[in-house]
Amino acid sequence: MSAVIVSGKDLAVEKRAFIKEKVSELHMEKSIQPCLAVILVGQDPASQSYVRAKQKACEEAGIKSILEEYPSSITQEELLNRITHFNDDASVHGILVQLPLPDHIDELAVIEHISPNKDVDGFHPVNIGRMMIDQKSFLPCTPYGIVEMIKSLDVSISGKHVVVIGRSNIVGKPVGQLLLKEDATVTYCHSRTKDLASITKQADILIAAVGRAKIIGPEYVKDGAIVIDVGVNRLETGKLCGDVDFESVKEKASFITPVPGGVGPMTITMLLHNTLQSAQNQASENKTFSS
Ligand SMILES: Nc1nc2c(c(=O)[nH]1)N[C@@H](CN(C=O)c1ccc(C(=O)N[C@@H](CCC(=O)O)C(=O)O)cc1)CN2
Repeated sequence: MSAVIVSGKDLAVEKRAFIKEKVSELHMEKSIQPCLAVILVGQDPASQSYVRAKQKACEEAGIKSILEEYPSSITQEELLNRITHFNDDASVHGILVQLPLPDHIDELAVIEHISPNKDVDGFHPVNIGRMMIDQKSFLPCTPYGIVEMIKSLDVSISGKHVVVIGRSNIVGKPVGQLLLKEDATVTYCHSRTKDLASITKQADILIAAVGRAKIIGPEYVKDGAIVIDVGVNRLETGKLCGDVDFESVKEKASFITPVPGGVGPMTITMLLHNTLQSAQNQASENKTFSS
């Protein structure tokens, strides 16, 4: 039997409509328009396209967005100064620096410079730390989107064996943590894992965040597993594909996310959600998650 294809695109449409309503309520009731500042460094075509998609999504939801673009020659100090500027601007609720950054810039120093209260990417160590101890925080958008996609299926996460392939700070590590919070049993695999298939075949929910086109074939998947594909790989033909060999794995899985149209649109949706949340935090008496 072929798997149900889980459309992140459809779920994103639904969630973005809800966010748009809440943005409009905030505007009407408190005269606050959520605002996201985006900093893009360099000319990477993929980053440019993700930033364009974020801006379009903001516009459609009624969220204001500000884009600042810099050449890859920008110094770290200049970049930190721009972040200070947005940290100090009360009309800006979210700040995002598109990753990756050029090699001469220390990514962690940049992320740490963003006020945790405006870190709508959820990458700041304060937000990551709060997430680890189940305190309210901005959750990283891709992992958050994945959890929302799984929750949209009529299946319980509690007690399920989740296997995450990949241990990046922005996807692999946090998605395991968020699913642990949902009472899943979580195993992490990575490039040094021995006999990967013997572990991934135990997964009720398999999350592939490897970054290599179609590397996960049916031999890695248990019958009836839920397969979430985080990869966005561009083939020489120009076509996009995930880390999972979709055509063969869909014959084995119960649910599978496509690429494009799966996790990607949910990443941007959760960014809108976090930006709205930040503006709502400012509007309420306790201005931050931590106060
Ligand atoms: N500051 C950040 N940088 C990066 C993040 C992030 O969350 N914050 N994540 C990725 C890139 N990313 C968002 O920035 C992102 C990647 C993919 C998609 C997406 O919608 N993909 C589409 C296909 C798009 C295409 O046609 O190229 C899909 O999967 O359907 C959205 C956002 C690294 N950097």
